[in-house]
Order: sequence, then structure tokens, then C-alpha cells
Amino acid sequence: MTAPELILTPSEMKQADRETVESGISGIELMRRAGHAVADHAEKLVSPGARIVVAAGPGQNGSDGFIAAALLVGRGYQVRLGLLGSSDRLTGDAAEAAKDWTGEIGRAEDLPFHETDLVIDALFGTGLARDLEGAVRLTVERMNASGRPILAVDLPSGIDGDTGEVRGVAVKATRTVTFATRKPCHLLMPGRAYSGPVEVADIGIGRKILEAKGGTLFANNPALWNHVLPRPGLSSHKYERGHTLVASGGATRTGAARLAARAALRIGSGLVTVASPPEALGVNAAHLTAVMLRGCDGPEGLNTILQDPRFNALVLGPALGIHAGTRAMVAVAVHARRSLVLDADALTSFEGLATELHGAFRHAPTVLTPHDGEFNRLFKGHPDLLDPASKLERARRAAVYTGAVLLLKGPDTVIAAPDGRTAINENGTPYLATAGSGDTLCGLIAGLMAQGVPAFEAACAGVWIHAQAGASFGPGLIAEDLAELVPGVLRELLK
Ligand SMILES: NC(=O)C1=CN([C@@H]2O[C@H](COP(=O)(O)OP(=O)(O)OC[C@H]3O[C@@H](n4cnc5c(N)ncnc54)[C@H](O)[C@@H]3O)[C@@H](O)[C@H]2O)[C@@H](O)CC1
Ligand SMILES: Nc1ncnc2c1ncn2[C@@H]1O[C@H](COP(=O)(O)OP(=O)(O)O)[C@@H](O)[C@H]1O
Ligand SMILES: [K+]
Repeated sequence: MTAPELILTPSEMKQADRETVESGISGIELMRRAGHAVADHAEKLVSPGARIVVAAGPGQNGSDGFIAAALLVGRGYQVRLGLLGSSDRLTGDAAEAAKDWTGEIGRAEDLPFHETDLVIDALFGTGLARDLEGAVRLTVERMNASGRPILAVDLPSGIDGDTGEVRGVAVKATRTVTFATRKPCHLLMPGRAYSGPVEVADIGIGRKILEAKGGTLFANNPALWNHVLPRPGLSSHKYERGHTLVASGGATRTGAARLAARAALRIGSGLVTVASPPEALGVNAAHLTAVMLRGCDGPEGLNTILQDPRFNALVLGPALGIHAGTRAMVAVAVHARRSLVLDADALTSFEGLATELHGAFRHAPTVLTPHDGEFNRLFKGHPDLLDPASKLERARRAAVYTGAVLLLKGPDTVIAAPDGRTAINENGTPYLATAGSGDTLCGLIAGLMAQGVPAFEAACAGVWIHAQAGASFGPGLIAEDLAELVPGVLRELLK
């Protein structure tokens, strides 16, 4: 089985680095390996004889640049190196690394970015501490304007390693070579777009150390959850595969629930029922076949249905209406301790009332699936949850606050569990930004939970399968297509 891909934050990587040094590999040796990886990568991009300019910063990112520059001269390239600031200010390992370079040290701001075959960006990596200003800013702007290929060392300079945000201005890299693991900025937007394809170079920091210092943040891919995907046995019957209940909105708002219901059925929930207000039974009946239908009059109706313990997973929110009745339905569901997915109106109905959800979901597997707008409305008045610049941090805090798995949607969907495990998704496509796509996602997650998949894994798998389905279709995708594309994705996963 492939191990899940660990993502370490800059500070976790610093600790892993330190621990590796304590275990006997020197800091300068780690830097040499990093520099080697950069030179090897550059060699794949341009042939010997080509012109390369290396822009080096004052820290270890710059040191990687010095080492790579020296190696590339030895391999027959025409290399020019420019430093930000003065070389007498380099200290420790950085000063040691700079000794490898015996050529001229120019000023980074004077480098001929327009007249080169490759730029190596070694200005800043994980040590970026503030916004880029003055000469540094101009250097980055000139580099970007050159239109030449840029290889970023560790991460594009100006991108914040933790958040993926641009600090003033940032290098738009063609490719990036990073060390030991990817960092959050390689997956979170806009950092992901600035990084280009990212290669991870092994510089000898062991998996055990990486797991000990990180170990909670992952790239969302099948290695994280494929082992818990339901695989029906020969003797399985439908009741063993769970029964998902999806609450429908009123007579003119029923499509969202049906989209979720169909997705739950496609992902393998043995039975799926739409719980419909009496006035919408006719329209729902006209559109449902394999999915079953039951009348459900508000919170009391839901309470009655949930007396049957076989309904083991529930979707509340899509087109349900923003009002106290929806809040009361959420309360009924929480009280019944069923696996629960809350989306859309079920979240917005709590606008300004998030304190009512404090710790509310600790007792049953629950997934909340807001997009940014819903998240901001739900947690209005809670700066501790809204203010962190990192999407990762906002999702993590909200998961701890509510006791639910918090799935913060977008091109870089973050899935955070209250126990700290977090995943960032990256296989999406902008074609998923279409009406009803989120409703389908809810159904996939609930359908997995109905089959006994734990909330965090169900959310991660649901997001990945949803995105894979969308990406496999591409232009013209509408929400109705998504559930029909799920079997193709499952077939690959369950091979
Ligand atoms: N385990 C790893 O990941 C390894 C990482 N290494 C490299 O080490 C780098 C981290 O090195 P450092 O911690 O020295 O950090 P950086 O080299 O990223 O930058 C720190 C330096 O930049 C200055 N600085 C920060 N923000 C600035 C701004 N906005 N304007 C002007 N100056 C600014 C700081 O004062 C400091 O001198 C990584 O990115 C990577 O390239 C490798 O050398 C070895 C192993
Ligand atoms: N640019 C994008 N790239 C990848 N996925 C996206 C992008 N924009 C939106 N999505 C995904 O599309 C879905 C849209 O959900 P949502 O906003 O709830 O839509 P709706 O309310 O119409 O159902 C989410 O899963 C989201 O992560
Ligand atoms: K860099």
C-alpha cells in the first residue's frame, strides 16, 4: 500500500531539519543535497552550454542557489549569479555554501533576466518573514517580466510557505523543486498556481522524522482513504450498505435534494430516501425511481422518520430554506446522533448563531461543507475563526470549535478533522463550479458514511471522487452528470 503523502509546514520542516542534523547529517550536507537536486533539475530543462542566471537571497534558500550555481558551471553551463545584499553579511552555513562559488557575485537586481535560457529563483524559501518591497520587489517584477523559464528553489519567492498567499509580489515559477515534502503553499491557492509542477527531492530526511514532526497534514489522494472504501462482500445485502436520508426543500426547490440522493445511491448507499415536505411529494415522485420518497413535515416529521434506526446517514441543507425550521431540523438530527452532512441553508440558517454549534457535533460523525461565503456568514462575529490568513488554519479552528469535520470548498478544498488531521485537495477542475455541484458532493459523503466510512475519510474520499468525476468530463459539465461519472471513478479505485 502506498503511504499517504505528508505535507509539512515551514516550521515543522525546520524541526525535521534540526532533528536530522542531530541524527548526524550536517546542515551543510543537507544544503549540498538540496543544491544538487536543483542543479539536476535545471539540467533536465536546459542543455550544457546554455545560459543560466541564479538570483540568490541572504538565507539558506540563497545557499541552495550558490551550490547549484557552482555545480552547473562544472557541468558546462554559462552561469551568472546575483546576490540580494552584500556577501560579507552571509553567516554560518550560508557563508560556507557561498565559498563553493568562485565566480563573480553580482547584484540580484542587475541580473540579465531577459538574456538567459533559465532563471533559478533562490531568493527566499520558507524563511520569508515579511512582504517584498524596494529592490527585492523590483527584482521579482523584472524576473516575471522576462518571460524566461523560472525554476523556483523550494517555493516561488514571495509566496508564504504556510498560507500560499502572495506577500506583496511573488515569482511566477515555471517549475519548482522542493525538499523532503511539499509545503502547504504548493497546494493552496494562489501558491499552487505560482509554483507550477512541483518535484520533491529526497535529501535524506527520513519518513520517521517527517511523521514525528508533521504527520497531521496530507495531500488528499487515494493513499489516504482507499483502504476504508466500502467493498461489498459476496453475501452483502442492501441494508448492510446503509440507508441515506436527504431532506428536500419545498415544491419549487426540490432538485438539490434529488441530486444529493442520486449521488448517495451511486457511491453505494444500499437505500436512499428523499424526505419531502407534503406539498413537494408530487414533484419529487415524478422524478424519482430507485431513490425512495417519504413525506416529512418539518422537524417533527424528521423526528418521526428517525425513530427507524436504519436511516443511518442524513443530508440537511441543500435548498432547505434559511429559517428557524431548518435550525430545528438540524437539532433533531444532532439529537438522533446519525451520521450527518450539513450544507448550504443548514449552515446559513445559523448566520450569527455559531455559538449554538459550539461543540454541537462531538457525539456523532458530522461533516460541514461550506464554501468561503457560507463559512464567513456562519462564523460572523468569530474573528478567531475568520481572521487567520491561512485557509488551513481557518478550517482547522472551525473543526475544533464545532466538533465536526470541516470541509472548506474551493479550488483548493481543505478537509479538517477535530482531531487535527487535515487534507488539501488538488484534483479539481473549474468546471465543478456549476449549480448543484455542491449538492452532489454532500450526497457522496453521506452515502459513504452510510456504508460505515468514518467522517474524515468519507469527506476526503467524497471530495476526491467528486473532483475526479468532474475532471474526467471537463467542458460542458453540469451537476446531473456528476453522479453518473462516479462508477467510472470507483472502478479505477476498487481495482
Ligand atoms: N529541510 C529543508 O527543507 C531544507 C531547506 N533548505 C533551504 O533552506 C531554506 C530556508 O532557509 P532560511 O530559513 O534561511 O530562509 P530563507 O532563505 O527563505 O530566507 C531567510 C532570509 O531572508 C530574509 N528575509 C525574509 N523575508 C524577507 C523580505 N521580505 N525581504 C528581504 N529579506 C527577507 C531573512 O532576514 C533571512 O535572512 C529553504 O527554503 C530551503 O531552500 C536546504 O538548504 C536544506 C534543507
Ligand atoms: N475553480 C474550481 N476548481 C475546482 N473546484 C471548484 C472550483 N470552484 C468550485 N469548485 C468545487 O465545486 C463545488 C461547488 O460547490 P458549491 O459552491 O456548494 O455549489 P452549489 O451550491 O451550486 O452546489 C465544490 O465542491 C467546490 O470545491
Ligand atoms: K525561492
